[in-house]
Amino acid sequence: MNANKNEVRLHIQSLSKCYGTKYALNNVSLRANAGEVIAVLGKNGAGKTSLINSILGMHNYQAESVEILGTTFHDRHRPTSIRQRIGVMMQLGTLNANLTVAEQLDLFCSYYQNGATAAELINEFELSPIANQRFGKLSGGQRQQVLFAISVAGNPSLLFLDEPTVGMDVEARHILWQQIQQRRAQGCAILLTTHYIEEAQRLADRVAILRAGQIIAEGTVSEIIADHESLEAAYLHLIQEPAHV
Ligand SMILES: Nc1ncnc2c1ncn2[C@@H]1O[C@H](COP(=O)(O)OP(=O)(O)OP(=O)(O)O)[C@@H](O)[C@H]1O
Repeated sequence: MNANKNEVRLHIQSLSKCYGTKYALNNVSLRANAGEVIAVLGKNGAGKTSLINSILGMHNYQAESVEILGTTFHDRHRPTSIRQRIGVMMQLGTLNANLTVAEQLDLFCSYYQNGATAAELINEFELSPIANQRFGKLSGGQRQQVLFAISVAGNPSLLFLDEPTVGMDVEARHILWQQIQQRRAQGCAILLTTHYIEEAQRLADRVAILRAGQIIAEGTVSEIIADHESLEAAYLHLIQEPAHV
């Protein structure tokens, strides 16, 4: 995949999402270029999953503009031509627990015109030991590995990873980090949500911190750290709610 690092793959401006009368996202703006990992950090309920779901058009939202892979969207419909170029790894996959790993991969690979084959994914992600196991019988970490393989089945130009390493042991987490870095090196733009500060520090070109639906800080890891002693210290400081006078 050839990619120009100045190529904007995702650009949202002033995106808001309400559930009933409650704002889950309030005027969120974000950009991701080719070959860039953006980590979105925030407490439980800060709005991270709502952000991904809004970008994917999985529910209604309001926005000044949403540009995905060079196309500006005025409603939540995302045509097949765009969906073919997007990969998604959500927190809880709604995968059929009775299908084997190989069958799952086959199914997802069949959705993509220019994607990988199941055999290629099994080989790339070293899934042969579990290829014939039913998805429902896998450990949490193994499921995450399969969900990641599925998310890149279409060789996406834009990849959304919602807490991709939850439940993984240290070794599996490091392997997944390498795989994310490889995709970035190939030019994929990646939006990653995580509760693991170390993950953001290792992977992210830029970090955005969401607090109660608003981006309260955005920049490179060193910009966010600024005069704090670590990214964790900066994060803990930033997510404090302002004192009400
Ligand atoms: N379908 C829904 N209906 C009503 N409220 C919702 C719905 N989905 C999310 N919310 C609310 O919107 C807010 C943001 O939720 P969201 O799941 O986007 O947060 P998050 O940052 O992904 O959280 P976590 O880290 O726990 O996954 C929360 O207050 C949540 O309760």
